[in-house]
Amino acid sequence: WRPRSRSPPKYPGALPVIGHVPKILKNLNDLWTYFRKICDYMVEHDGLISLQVGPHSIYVVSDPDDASVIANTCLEKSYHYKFSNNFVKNGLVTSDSATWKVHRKILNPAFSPLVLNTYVDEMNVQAQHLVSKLTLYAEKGPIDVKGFITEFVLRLICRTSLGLKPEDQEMIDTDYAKAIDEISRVYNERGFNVWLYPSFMYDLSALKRKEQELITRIENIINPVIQKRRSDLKGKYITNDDASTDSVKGKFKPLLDLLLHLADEEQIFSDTEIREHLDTFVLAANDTTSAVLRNTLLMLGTYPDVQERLYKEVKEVFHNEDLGKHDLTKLVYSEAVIKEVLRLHPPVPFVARDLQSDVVLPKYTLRAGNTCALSLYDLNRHSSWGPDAKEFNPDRWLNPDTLPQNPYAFAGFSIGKRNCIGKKYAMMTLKTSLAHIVRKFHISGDITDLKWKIEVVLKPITPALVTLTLRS
Ligand code: HEM
Repeated sequence: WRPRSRSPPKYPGALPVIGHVPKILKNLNDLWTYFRKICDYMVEHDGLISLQVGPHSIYVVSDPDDASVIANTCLEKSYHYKFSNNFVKNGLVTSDSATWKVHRKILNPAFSPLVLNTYVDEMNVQAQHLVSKLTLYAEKGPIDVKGFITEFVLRLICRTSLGLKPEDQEMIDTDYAKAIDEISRVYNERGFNVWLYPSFMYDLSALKRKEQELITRIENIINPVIQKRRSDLKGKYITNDDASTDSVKGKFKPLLDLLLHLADEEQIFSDTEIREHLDTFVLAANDTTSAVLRNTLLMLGTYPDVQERLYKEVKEVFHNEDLGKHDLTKLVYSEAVIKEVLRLHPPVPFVARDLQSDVVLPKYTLRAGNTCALSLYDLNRHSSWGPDAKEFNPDRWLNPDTLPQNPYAFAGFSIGKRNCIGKKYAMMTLKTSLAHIVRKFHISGDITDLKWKIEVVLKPITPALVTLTLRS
């Protein structure tokens, strides 16, 4: 007869006042295994539980219906995202919800299919470069593909964002790419070192000095690039309407042109914001796209029959030196394979929101002032995917009847309003590179050999070893 509590169940083991803090600290060395235990408990309890960190609750959600409400109503990112405020404050990933609403609307057209199609030639160029590098290691036993793939993704995103001449490009491919890689490690390190959460502790640390040094280095590279492009363009900017008109082979208009147009003609972005958006795109594209390409190669090694089917499709579609934009749409099975890899191994397993007001869900009420983590990893394995939810089955993507009714159950690119703006760009990059690689090599490898650790993205702690054999 007592009214049922509207608070979600609490994960066992919380101590009075401090809650789960001691458990989290004890498991810092292997947080991924600890988080898996928490999430397994969550799945057994209708996909919503809470953790207690001092006076603060962290709700963890994997029910697609609840997650869709949270993802569309709570647009403020959690405290952790603010760690990178010195660097990319108003970039889309980290910006506060008011800034985000304005900027996202302005930037959406830069990721329309018409604009993205102009990048296909550059995607081919970079995929060929990757294949030629990998060829040097073919027939030579297992290699760790991580470095090759990261270089490919960074070169491509830097080129399509900045659009430099080849002679200036070298500095971006090396110095800038390296600094971006290093600064993402700084934020990972702070994110998983609770002692460095309070600003006064962080400000005294060597990590803060390193962050400052990297920010200065990146600004010194990017700011002159922005200024040079501005003077080269001399007012001839790209606009949202004509973004797609220039589709001469090999030519494309980089994102920077659109940002400069918005800054100079429409006074929308400051120079700092232009840099923050560019750096955000590179940061957000790098680890994620690299992880999916690496995982896909390993999955193809683990499932040779899937690899042969994919190879057959590539052979049927891919006749010339380059893939055309129409060829990409014909790679239907390849797309199914990539989505299935992304479903089972999402590089970003959690995203987190700050609850600015109470969220009333059918069963529970989440209280304002707390944090909500959406477990993208568990959404992707939700029971609505069917009894084979945890199995690798690309065929499920070929028949809409075998997909969950709730589209929010596929969360590889996050869900709701703050989902990934670069998802089409990423899919095109992945399809192009995969087709080039599979056309050239037979791949052996085993994803089940990998051990994982969680940073902002899920990373293997063991090398991602792949053996490449040249196809005749
Ligand atoms: C397979 C590759 C990718 C995956 C798995 C991925 C995944 C995600 C996820 C999970 C989020 C939500 C992050 C959060 O809320 O914390 C996100 C947001 C974002 N991604 Fe991606 N991403 C990929 C590629 C890219 C690429 C290539 C770009 C840029 C060209 C990009 C740019 C962004 C941006 C700017 C956001 C913030 C969007 C917003 O809040 O409006 N991503 N991505």
